[in-house]
Amino acid sequence: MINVYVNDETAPLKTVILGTAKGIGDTPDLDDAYDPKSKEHIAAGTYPKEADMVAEMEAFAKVLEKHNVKVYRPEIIENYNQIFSRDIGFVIEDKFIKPRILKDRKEEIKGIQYILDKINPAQIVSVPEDVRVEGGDVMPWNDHIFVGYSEKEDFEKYIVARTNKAGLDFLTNEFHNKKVKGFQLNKSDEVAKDNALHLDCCFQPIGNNQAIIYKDGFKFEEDYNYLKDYFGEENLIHITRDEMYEMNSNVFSISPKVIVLEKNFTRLAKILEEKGFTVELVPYAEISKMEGLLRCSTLPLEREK
Ligand SMILES: NC(=O)NCCC[C@H](N)C(=O)O
Repeated sequence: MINVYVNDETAPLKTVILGTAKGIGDTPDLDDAYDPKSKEHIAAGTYPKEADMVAEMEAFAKVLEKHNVKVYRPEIIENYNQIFSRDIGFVIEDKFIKPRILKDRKEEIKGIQYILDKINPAQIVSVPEDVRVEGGDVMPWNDHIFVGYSEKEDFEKYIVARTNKAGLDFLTNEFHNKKVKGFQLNKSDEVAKDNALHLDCCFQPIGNNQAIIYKDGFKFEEDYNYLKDYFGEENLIHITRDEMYEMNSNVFSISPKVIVLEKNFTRLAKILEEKGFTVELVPYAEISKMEGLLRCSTLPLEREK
């Protein structure tokens, strides 16, 4: 059996699913892309190659294993993108939530079914039919669950809007003991620098009481202010529009002290080291071309209580 428990973003990690680039196949057609950064790279002829992405993910897996994390990988589905495991399921407290996600990605769950079969079925919750929610939008943080979502108008307008109001309501009803706080995000299907695809593309708590944040990822200033008041201005690390585009908020915490960064995030690495974090660097620039990074490609199953 696999134990599941996650109550925050940073407690020492015991078990994780890390996606896979194996079998991803050739560059997709422009019409089949579902985020603006992938579209940009398909159009420019710079879409990443399978072998390069596999190498990047192996480097990440090695770092996780070095820190004694048990790493599960999905079973390979040929010609399918299975890199971003984060979005296809998530754990809050001792529940594994099976969400409804973008239809272009609905096969991905089959790759991790063999892992789900090892979890106590009483701890697996499937969401109701009208709910749409992806794990990149969901962050348990102690007494809170932070959720990126879109109200009806944006949800119906954008392919990059992945969590709806019903998703937010579902989490509110399911976790009565938590304050479930929704944030609407700025979306664009065409301009990656104007698009916060998921909450973890513009915000992420780190350490015990700090967070990385891109203010303009939030549709409403009051939502940004909520987080500023919650964490305290001095505990926020602000990133620029270009750093958001390079996915600087999508780092990954192995513990409150140890954090994995893309190797080109030099400004962020320096800030974190000065704050006393141990920074692990991995090459992930090719994967970044698909508008996802380190947090996006992990699905933590168990963190320490
Ligand atoms: N949590 C995340 O932000 N996941 C990244 C998913 C990227 C993928 N290209 C998508 O559009 O679904």
